[in-house]
Amino acid sequence: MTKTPDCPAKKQRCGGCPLLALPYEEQLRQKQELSDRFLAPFCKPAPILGMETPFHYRNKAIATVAPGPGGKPVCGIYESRTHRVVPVRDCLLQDSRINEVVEAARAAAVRCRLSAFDEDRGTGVLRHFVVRRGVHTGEVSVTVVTPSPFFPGSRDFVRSLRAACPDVTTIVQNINPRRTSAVLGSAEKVLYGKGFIEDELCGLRFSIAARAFYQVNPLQTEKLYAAALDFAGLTGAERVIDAYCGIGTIALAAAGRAKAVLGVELNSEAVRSAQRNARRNEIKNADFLCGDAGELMTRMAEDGEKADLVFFDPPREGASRTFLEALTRLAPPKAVYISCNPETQARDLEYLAHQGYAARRIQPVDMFPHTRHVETVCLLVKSKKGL
Ligand SMILES: C[S@@+](CC[C@H](N)C(=O)[O-])C[C@H]1O[C@@H](n2cnc3c(N)ncnc32)[C@H](O)[C@@H]1O
Repeated sequence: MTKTPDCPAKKQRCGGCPLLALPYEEQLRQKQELSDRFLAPFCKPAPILGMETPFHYRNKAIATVAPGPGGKPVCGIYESRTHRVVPVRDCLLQDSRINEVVEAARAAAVRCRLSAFDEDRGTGVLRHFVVRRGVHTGEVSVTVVTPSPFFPGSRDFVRSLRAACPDVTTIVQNINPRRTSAVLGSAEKVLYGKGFIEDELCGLRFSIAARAFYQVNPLQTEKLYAAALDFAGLTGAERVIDAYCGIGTIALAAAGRAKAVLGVELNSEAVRSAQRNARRNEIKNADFLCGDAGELMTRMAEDGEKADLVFFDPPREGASRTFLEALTRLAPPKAVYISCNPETQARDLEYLAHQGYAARRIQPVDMFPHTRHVETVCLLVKSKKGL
């Protein structure tokens, strides 16, 4: 049985890992049950793929900065369902080096006399530190979220943080004036380095822009993608679409087994990363387009274009109705649906079942130990009568 180390923030009710008190085997049992409850009506899910050592797996931390004792900034995670920041130093989910970099960023802020953003008064400079680490390259990016472009002392902060952590290869200021739960705003300024870090996944090299989506658990991501590629059963002759493609990880992992791959993604920065990643890995048969996946695929269907297989990996809300309609119009013989929410996946599978797509295999993967979330991959095959 996996022994759970003691969490230093446990007593302060940090909302980061609600299942930590449960033995890991019990967590897996509950996630299997959750996957079965929503997805078994379509196809019985295979046994969930868990982690051998389910700690320190996260390659990304979002540390909220708040005024602490004496007005000095503290860094932590919101208490469950509140806006109270629980100071967290040695998070059991985050990569240990990330924990050190968050603390170093906080210490640099104190040295540079930077103030934490006060939510009630709307004053102060630092809202969040978002820290990402490429586990294979060791490169670290720090994104400093501020409520306005005003960042006095930013040069001192960069110098101080770089002196403490030479592995921080890029520092970005992100400006988020909105009073919502969204961490990042849309404007950005690179304060140091290239504005992105690199990492390796599935034997390929990826550059990851500060605002682009990148799976947070690299070990389990390789298992997830292996299941998706296994389900796809590509032979080298197929035209493949990777919808909701992020920085192109699935598309590029599939490119060597397909004739051509097309990635579609809404976030323009992620699309630029995906294009850079194709060049970086000398992959010539991959193309990436920026736009709404549903709208782009609708246009493809109207133009009479064809796809042999569509991977789709939408956000938690699931695929849009426009996307599902476009998929059924494009009518690929197979699709592979990757989801982080079995409830919305079940809703979409129900719709697709009526359009002639049967779920043939489902693989749950535990991407987020100690949280309630589960990821599932589903193979869909179009029945002959629906063609
Ligand atoms: C769960 S992530 C998956 C990314 C990628 N497949 C991966 O494994 O890293 C979902 C992605 O969908 C993108 N997205 C959200 N809405 C979209 C839309 N309507 N059309 C295209 N992409 C969208 C997000 O920006 C994000 O990159």
